[in-house]
Amino acid sequence: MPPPPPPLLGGVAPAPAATAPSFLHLPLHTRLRAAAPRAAATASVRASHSHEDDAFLLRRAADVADRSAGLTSPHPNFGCVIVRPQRDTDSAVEPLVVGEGFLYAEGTPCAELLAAREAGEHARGATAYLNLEPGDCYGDSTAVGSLVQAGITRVVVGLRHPLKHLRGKAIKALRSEGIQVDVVGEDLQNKFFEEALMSCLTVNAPLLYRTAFHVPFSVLKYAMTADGKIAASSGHASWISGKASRGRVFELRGRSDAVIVGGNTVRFDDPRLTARHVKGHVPVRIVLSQSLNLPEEANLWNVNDAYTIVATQRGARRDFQKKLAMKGVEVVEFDMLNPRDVMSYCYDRGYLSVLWECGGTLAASAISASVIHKVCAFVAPKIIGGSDAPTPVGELGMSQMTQAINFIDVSYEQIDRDMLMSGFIQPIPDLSPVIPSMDEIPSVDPEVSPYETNIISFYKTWDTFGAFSNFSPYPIHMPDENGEYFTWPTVEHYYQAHKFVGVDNPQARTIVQDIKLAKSPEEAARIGRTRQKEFPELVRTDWEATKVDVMYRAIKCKFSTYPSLTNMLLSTAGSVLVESSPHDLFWGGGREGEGLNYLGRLLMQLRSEIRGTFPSNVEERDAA
Ligand SMILES: NC(=O)C1=CN([C@@H]2O[C@H](COP(=O)(O)OP(=O)(O)OC[C@H]3O[C@@H](n4cnc5c(N)ncnc54)[C@H](OP(=O)(O)O)[C@@H]3O)[C@@H](O)[C@H]2O)C=CC1
Ligand SMILES: Nc1c(N[C@@H]2O[C@H](COP(=O)(O)O)[C@@H](O)[C@H]2O)[nH]c(=O)[nH]c1=O
Repeated sequence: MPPPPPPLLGGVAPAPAATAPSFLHLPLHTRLRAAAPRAAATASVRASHSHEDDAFLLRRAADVADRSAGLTSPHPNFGCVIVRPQRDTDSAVEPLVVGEGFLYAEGTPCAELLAAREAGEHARGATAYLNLEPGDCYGDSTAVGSLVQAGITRVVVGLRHPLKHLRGKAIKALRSEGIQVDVVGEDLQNKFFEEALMSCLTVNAPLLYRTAFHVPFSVLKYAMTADGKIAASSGHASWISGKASRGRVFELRGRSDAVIVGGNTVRFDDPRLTARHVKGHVPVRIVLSQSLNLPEEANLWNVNDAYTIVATQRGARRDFQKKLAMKGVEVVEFDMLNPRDVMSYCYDRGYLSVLWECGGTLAASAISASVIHKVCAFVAPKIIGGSDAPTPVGELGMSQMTQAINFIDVSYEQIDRDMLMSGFIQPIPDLSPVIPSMDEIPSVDPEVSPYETNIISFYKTWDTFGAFSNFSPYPIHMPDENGEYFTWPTVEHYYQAHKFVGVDNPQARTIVQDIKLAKSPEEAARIGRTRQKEFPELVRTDWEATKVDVMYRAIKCKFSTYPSLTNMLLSTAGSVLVESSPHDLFWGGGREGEGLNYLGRLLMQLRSEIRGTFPSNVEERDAA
């Protein structure tokens, strides 16, 4: 059971029930974990909202936002929940929802305005929870204005807006009005927010994928028997899954901008691909056919049901193309018909999300082209057998089980007699700060955004930008422990040795010597790290305070010594540089962006300094 929502204030009409259940977006672990600790938390006395309440209410905002999934395109799904603390009979302070709203569709009032209207006077001094930073633009500041006018004093934001030109804008505007804005991952960091953030990410997954990959969010959906067949050997497939599952498919269609099938599916199934039985959004139907050897009469050619596009190879059956056009079907020719180009085309048409309902042949092509992000597999408790019976995904060229694509955030749901297994095969591109944060920007590189999607990662020296690694073989001529110039084989040698430089202890001096003579940067790092652990008393006392400066000096020397490196660094202008070390969470960006990425920051800072967009002089820099 999901946790009960906080009560709505008496007299305030509850928001309409969700038209589509949000479980489709919530991975199993999210739902299960959220259920347990809630009761205990509400019993405790809190003067202000606890992290747990914040996280819970943010998830609620994401759920509210999900009510219009499929309808808001090309806009994201926005939800707003306004909450104020209320003292209950035991004098415990409980959060009370006083208003909720979501963007219903393009051109309708924004979530913040609706929630503020519902809350009325109760909004004064209250907190607003937003799954996504408002996207006020082109002189329209309704969202921010509604919160300000309503008297909201605190706003909790799940995600910054993924679009670059809007990112941070509303947050800044709210802050400039004196409103406290807490952004998850920046101002709010706590394990409770992991799930809330996931809800905020999933509800707007289409926009996030679209923004990051320049293709619409693509879900591959299929129904298969327990023995893994999507049709009998004859090609007959009606029906594998039960009625309830097929009803769910209508919902999935209703959340999508387009539904795609291959030519064979049209020939075998004569599908309709409509979101019938679900009121609301009707997706465009797209057929991919190279041969254009398609039936003269087909349900898909009835454009009264829904719009149909046939994507084909340039020059294919022009006579048939004309016949389709006469029926109102749009034919789009591609020089080379393939899933990626079709997805780029759909991107250009503004689609946010696409549902692939094709057979295994096209599904394999789409997976190979990396355009599928999520899979929804309906499994029916049936066996059809048949060695020639089609399976959901054709040839992917994999021969070892270790090559298998693992689902991320898998969820399982029983639908009548069937089971729906879903999971992502490409992680949701999380636009959490890739360091530096907004406030740090002026002191790192004013030319990059903290949420830049254009990221250049480097780690191993053989990577394209591997020369940025401190292990890369670029000797630097820098003073040693005696102040005499020494040729350090790598930046790593210099950096590790400086942990012990200046320490008045013979053992520390020996360590410095050992590092200077280390045969490789790996060895230098090993000596430096192990000695630091074994003999913390030998590490200079100011190390934590000076290590960033030490590193900066070393990389500055490295890049100014080698013009090819300077050029390489300058060629990355505008991109965020991330040392993608999964282990080093200070210098590296971590496995999932959890690291501080200080090496990346320093490189960006150096780049900015070389480009003249950043003061090289420390005093000048501090004054900036
Ligand atoms: N249970 C289920 O969920 C589903 C079952 N099915 C069943 O699957 C069977 C059909 O499967 P399948 O043959 O794999 O059909 P597909 O839907 O995968 O269609 C394959 C066709 O797609 C077209 N195509 C265009 N571009 C490409 C490309 N780059 N790569 C691959 N194909 C491309 C070609 O059409 P053309 O030949 O016209 O050029 C090709 O023959 C049927 O029996 C159907 O009933 C189908 C969908 C879902
Ligand atoms: N056979 C099969 C599915 N097949 C998919 O549904 C399409 C038919 O859609 P429509 O004509 O709108 O009902 C068909 O072409 C294929 O893409 N789907 C399922 O959920 N369960 C099933 O058992």
